[in-house]
Amino acid sequence: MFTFFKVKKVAEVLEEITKFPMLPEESLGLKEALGRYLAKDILAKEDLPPFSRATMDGYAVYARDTFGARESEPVILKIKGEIAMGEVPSFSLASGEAARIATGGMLPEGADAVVMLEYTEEEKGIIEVKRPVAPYENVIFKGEDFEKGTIVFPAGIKITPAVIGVLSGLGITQVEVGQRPKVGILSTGDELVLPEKELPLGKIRDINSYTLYSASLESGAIPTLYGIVPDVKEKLFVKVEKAIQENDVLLISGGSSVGTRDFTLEAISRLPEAELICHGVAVKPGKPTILGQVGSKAIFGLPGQVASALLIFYIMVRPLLLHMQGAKGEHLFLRKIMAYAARNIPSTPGREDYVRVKLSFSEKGVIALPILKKSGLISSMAEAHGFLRIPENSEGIYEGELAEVFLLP
Ligand SMILES: Nc1nc2c(c(=O)[nH]1)N[C@H]1C(S)=C(S)[C@@H](COP(=O)(O)OP(=O)(O)OC[C@H]3O[C@@H](n4cnc5c(N)ncnc54)[C@H](O)[C@@H]3O)O[C@H]1N2
Ligand code: MOO
Repeated sequence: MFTFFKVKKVAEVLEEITKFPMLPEESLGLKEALGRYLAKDILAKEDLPPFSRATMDGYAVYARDTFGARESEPVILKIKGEIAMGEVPSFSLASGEAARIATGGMLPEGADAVVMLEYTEEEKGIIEVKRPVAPYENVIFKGEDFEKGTIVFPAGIKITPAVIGVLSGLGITQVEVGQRPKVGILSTGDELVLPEKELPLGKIRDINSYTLYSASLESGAIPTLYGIVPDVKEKLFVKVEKAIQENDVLLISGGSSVGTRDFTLEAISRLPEAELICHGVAVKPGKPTILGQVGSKAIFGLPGQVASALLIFYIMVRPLLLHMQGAKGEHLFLRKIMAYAARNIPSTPGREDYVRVKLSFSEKGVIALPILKKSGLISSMAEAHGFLRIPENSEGIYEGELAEVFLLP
């Protein structure tokens, strides 16, 4: 009897995924580092900002001097001088004194706040201050972003434009990141034709190659298409053998189930040193998912159904690709929110369900509306904002109940 013989839970597969070795590091300049994952902790070698700075145009003052100042009863301060941008002040302030300062200027010693220009009047070497300022008002402090000697970012985080901003602010211009995994993608099935070809009746156009290619790119990998392989055992094996040599990860869609023309499992098993991690996952959709390991490389047999293939990509393949690049912890997974189910969603205990949902907002909070379409319909993924997870031991989610929703990137 044909059956799935090594069924694992999603959590078990994800645990196996984090055992794959990470790819070697490479050193990149800031302009090339966007979207990559830090391979090492980043330490601040200096304070950011390096000195206390004004955040408003006005006058640097000693805040206590301004207490009680009012429009009708302004406080009078003597102007000590002007602070030039980009220069260290050549004087310090004593009580009763003020200094002209522009946004970003360096606070002189003795000053602990800035009065905005609008609340002052200057005349013959003095200013009238018409509103009090609290200590530290309109100032950002030396080291307020990051203090010298502290860890700015731990290894494993994603480099975003803001992270690049921090690094440039700290004078860190080269970063160590994990290399991008190479991903080979091939589709199997006698019924498939390339999208650009004529479509004879009985055939369908290849969708999975392109969803998996673009999702791999979006996950920071370097994908290569290996085309369509017909349901011929030997042809599949030859293609698989070549593709796994040339890549870190191979994605084969279709033929992962238990039909007489489903050869993916055999093709993986025939590879020298191949180990089967799972054949079948307790998940819906996507039960016919295979994961094999060949040395440090991974081969996924993904379900042929177009929505299932892409969904399993996001749940299992993406975490592997990110892990290989050096991502850690929550950075491996899609961002998660809690949302209220818009209707009852039944489920079968013993497997996790990932229900494609559309999100909307109500007074109550975020509402998740299940998309009740079959997994052979790609429109169900194109419409989805995310996946609502129904845990393994649950018989479903009631309308109005809160559930986890993973957001699509
Ligand atoms: N007896 C059983 N039959 C099936 C089971 C099962 O547990 N027992 N599982 C079903 C589920 S769930 C899925 S999903 C499919 C997956 O099977 P395969 O991975 O072997 O995929 P195929 O049979 O090759 O294809 C399924 C479906 O998807 C279409 N397809 C395949 N590749 C592409 C592509 N690149 N682009 C667009 N469409 C594609 C294919 O034409 C089929 O319609 O098995 C069920 N059967
Ligand atoms: O669970 Mo299959 O993966 O229906 O589509």
